[in-house]
Amino acid sequence: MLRAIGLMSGTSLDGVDAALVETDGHRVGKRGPSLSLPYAPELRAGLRDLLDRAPALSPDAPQVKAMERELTLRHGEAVQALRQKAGFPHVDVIGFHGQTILHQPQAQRTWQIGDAALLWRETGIPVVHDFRSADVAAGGEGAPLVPFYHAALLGAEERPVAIVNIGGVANVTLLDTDGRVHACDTGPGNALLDDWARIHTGHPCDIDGRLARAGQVDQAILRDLLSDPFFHRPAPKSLDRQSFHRALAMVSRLSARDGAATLAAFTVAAIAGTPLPQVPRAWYVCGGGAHNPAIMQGLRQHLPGIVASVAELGWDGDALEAECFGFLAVRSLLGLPISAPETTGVSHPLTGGRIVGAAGAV
Ligand SMILES: Nc1ncnc2c1ncn2[C@@H]1O[C@H](COP(=O)(O)OP(=O)(O)OP(=O)(O)O)[C@@H](O)[C@H]1O
Ligand SMILES: CC(=O)N[C@H]1[C@@H]2OC[C@@H](O2)[C@@H](O)[C@@H]1O[C@H](C)C(=O)O
Repeated sequence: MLRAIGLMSGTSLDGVDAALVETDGHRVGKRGPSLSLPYAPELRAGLRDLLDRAPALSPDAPQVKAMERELTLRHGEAVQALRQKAGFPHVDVIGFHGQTILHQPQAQRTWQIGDAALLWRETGIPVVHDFRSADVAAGGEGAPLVPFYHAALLGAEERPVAIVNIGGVANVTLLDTDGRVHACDTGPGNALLDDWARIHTGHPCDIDGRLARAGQVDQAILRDLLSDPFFHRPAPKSLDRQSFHRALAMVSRLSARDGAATLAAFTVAAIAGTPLPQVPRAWYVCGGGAHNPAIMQGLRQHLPGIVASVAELGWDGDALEAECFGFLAVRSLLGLPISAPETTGVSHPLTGGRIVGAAGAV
């Protein structure tokens, strides 16, 4: 088995998650420890500004370069902190997702910022990065990439079973009765609710779903939101963080509570309405949305079968994506597929990622 550090900076823009994972690219051995380093408000604001302006930016723009450097140095700090926490074990490879600032697979564009060569120099560990480009270049969605990791962890659990990841955007993996993996993004996760909470409370999220749980869902607006063509497209499909940004304008005339309730209901209804080839007997939830009782209550009301946190499976739902990119880095080193027709719509199973720092590869 190889030992990898996975690094994920998700669409919530809240910080970088780092996790150790041991794997041969097929089976997963020891997992953890893990940690999260939050971003300072200025870094968050800088990333948010980049997200808004990404379509018009060149990768060489000074603003991009400066932000990329700052982001990468924060990732380097996460690696050092994690190595210290783990007692400085040997690490074979880092899986460096970077920060998605643009995702337009139809235009064959997906853009994760992060300076892999700088991270290699900072840490001395080979770095695999740019996980999504090969899939998008081959006609795939470039996301979600986490399904192969879910499938590797699930093993012989009862099927069909679903894993729902609620980050800034939400996605679902279904492992069917034949052991086949299906996946897609489902719709918004926490990003809209975070933006709404920041406007109305100044906090970065609707802490413990307090606003949403106190409000009433506006059913007319919810129906309107769910009429978006995305929800009528078959899977696989993926989203940009900003894909449903207009939802904020649509709820703007509502009170803070009702707006939050409506946005939380939007996340839940999008998940519940996702067409899957089989009906899961259980839905295990991970990502930050699992900490929001308004979302969890909604899922329990609207999904058939068991709804529980992935903690029930013994998984760490906050470290899962970081672990995943450690796992995918090892698969990339071994030339193994990281996406497939049923996960991203790419025409054949495909490897991905580029390595910096291995002999002869810089
Ligand atoms: N106690 C809480 N109450 C409400 N929401 C919470 C709580 N804790 C976390 N969250 C939500 O979780 C979000 C972070 O989720 P997560 O770390 O999974 O995002 P991410 O890594 O950016 O995800 P992705 O890459 O999948 O989009 C926060 O922005 C917030 O919305
Ligand atoms: C383009 C991009 O960064 N997408 C993220 C985002 O956050 C959740 C969802 O949208 C998912 O598609 C993906 O991340 C996870 C880790 C994935 O690729 O599986």
